[in-house]
Amino acid sequence: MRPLAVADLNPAVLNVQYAVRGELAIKADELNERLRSQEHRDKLPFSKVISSNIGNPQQKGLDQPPITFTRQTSNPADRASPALCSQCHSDGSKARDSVSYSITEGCFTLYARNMIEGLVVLTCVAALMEYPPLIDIVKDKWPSDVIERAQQLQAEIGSIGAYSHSKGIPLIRKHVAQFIEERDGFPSDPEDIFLTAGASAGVSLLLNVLITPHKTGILIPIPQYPLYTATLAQYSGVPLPYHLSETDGWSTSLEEIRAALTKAEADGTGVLPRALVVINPGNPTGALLDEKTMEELVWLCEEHSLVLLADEVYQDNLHRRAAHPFHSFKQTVRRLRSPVPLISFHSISKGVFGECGRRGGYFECCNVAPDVRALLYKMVSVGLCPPLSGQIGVDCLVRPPRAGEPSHARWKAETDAIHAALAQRTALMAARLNALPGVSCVDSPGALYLYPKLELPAGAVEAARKAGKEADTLYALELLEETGICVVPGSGFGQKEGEHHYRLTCLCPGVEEYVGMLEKFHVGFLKRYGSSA
Ligand SMILES: Cc1ncc(COP(=O)(O)O)c(C=O)c1O
Repeated sequence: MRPLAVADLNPAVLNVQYAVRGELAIKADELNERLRSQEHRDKLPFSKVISSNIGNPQQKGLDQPPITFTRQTSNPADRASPALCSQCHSDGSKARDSVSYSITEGCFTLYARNMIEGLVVLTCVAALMEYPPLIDIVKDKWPSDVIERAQQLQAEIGSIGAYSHSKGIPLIRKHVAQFIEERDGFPSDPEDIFLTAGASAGVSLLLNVLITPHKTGILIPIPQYPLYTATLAQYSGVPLPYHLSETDGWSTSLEEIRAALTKAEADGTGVLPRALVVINPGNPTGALLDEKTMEELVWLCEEHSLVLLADEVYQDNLHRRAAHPFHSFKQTVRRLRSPVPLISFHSISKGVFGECGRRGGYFECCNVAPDVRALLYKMVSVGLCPPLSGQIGVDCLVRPPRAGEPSHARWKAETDAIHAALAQRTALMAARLNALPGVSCVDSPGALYLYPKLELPAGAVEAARKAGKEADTLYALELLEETGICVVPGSGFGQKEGEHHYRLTCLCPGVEEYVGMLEKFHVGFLKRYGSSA
């Protein structure tokens, strides 16, 4: 039999590039592996890899804890002293060591209880859904709103081991609609909500259904989050790039989008523009759209019959919220009474939630005809349903504890602390990067990243060319090898010809030390490649 070869595969797959998990991340994995062995560890100039390449807040090595309301992370400081067995008066730990059956049942139950209350990390709404009998054990100890929430979801869902409705659990979709109504001040219909395995699954579905066998053009910002270019490559859509303006804080310019449309028409390739992707707040730029630009974008979509795909996964990541509040495209479309078809995406992976691994998100359809919506439903039903744990995550995202509820004070303290840490790190990193020779960095109001621009010496550009790499890839690789800091080169997000950037996250703890390493590396890199800057 002939072995399966790459040539046998869908050629579109070969064109898919996803820099966030690309060459740099693979190299970082290798280095992590080497750090595990004493022999190799001694030969490396750093003791740990700092994962600044991906917005994955709860990743090992970063310090963002899960929100207690969702997960009830056990904090050793909060741990009550273990209860004692009524029969033998021990803490039940005999049960752990015993291989005989002589331990009392009370002791065994207590051991399990003390383990659960004191040691096991993943509990709360999510955990009560995983293991409903836990409710009886914790009901007098955990906040009553957590217990009530879990009971309500249990009554609706039953076992989380069962498939749900393909669009997601109806009650959770209702809660999403309520959240949107409250956020925007306009009605939202649960039937327009589709729960997804993260925003990625929703984006992928929409691009899949929008791209027809004729040449379908999708307007995407540059720089962009590479989910878009990767998915367009997968489904053979045509990216129509429009450049964001770095000198104007990465703003979105209508002229750039019009120019991209004109170019698509002038190319004479028959590409039909079908949709406009807007990432707001932006990734990798962190820029936030103002309401006037949002209105203009909606009118532009009207004028060119474009579907508006609004990626709003960073809506809760705004560092100066009083000065820069978030406005959704749903609100703009409704306020303008626009007929533009709009799909907006949200996720539990970002914000202060950071539950990336749980895979939860949703999209809302607005001005989407019932027969189109029915087709979307047909397509999601092929995948049966999004993960139940992700759906429960979405419920916690859209229904955080309210003021006056028992979990509210703690939830507020935790989420405030995460916002403050992100704001502080972002400001500090932007200031220090801007002070470096040959670096300019927009101090973003939102998202989880900075996207500094590099003026690289000609020597570095030449060395990269010889190595068959982009110059910012060379920079990022040397940064990783010298310091253990993993960032993503700008070439993965798109940039103007001859420009160089990299994206780093603002999630890494020990920011002073980390930025110090970046600075030292940068100065050394310039020297190495012949810049006197
Ligand atoms: C702009 C943007 N959209 C979508 C996603 C995907 O998020 P999810 O984890 O919900 O699939 C990301 C992840 O980083 C992102 O940055």
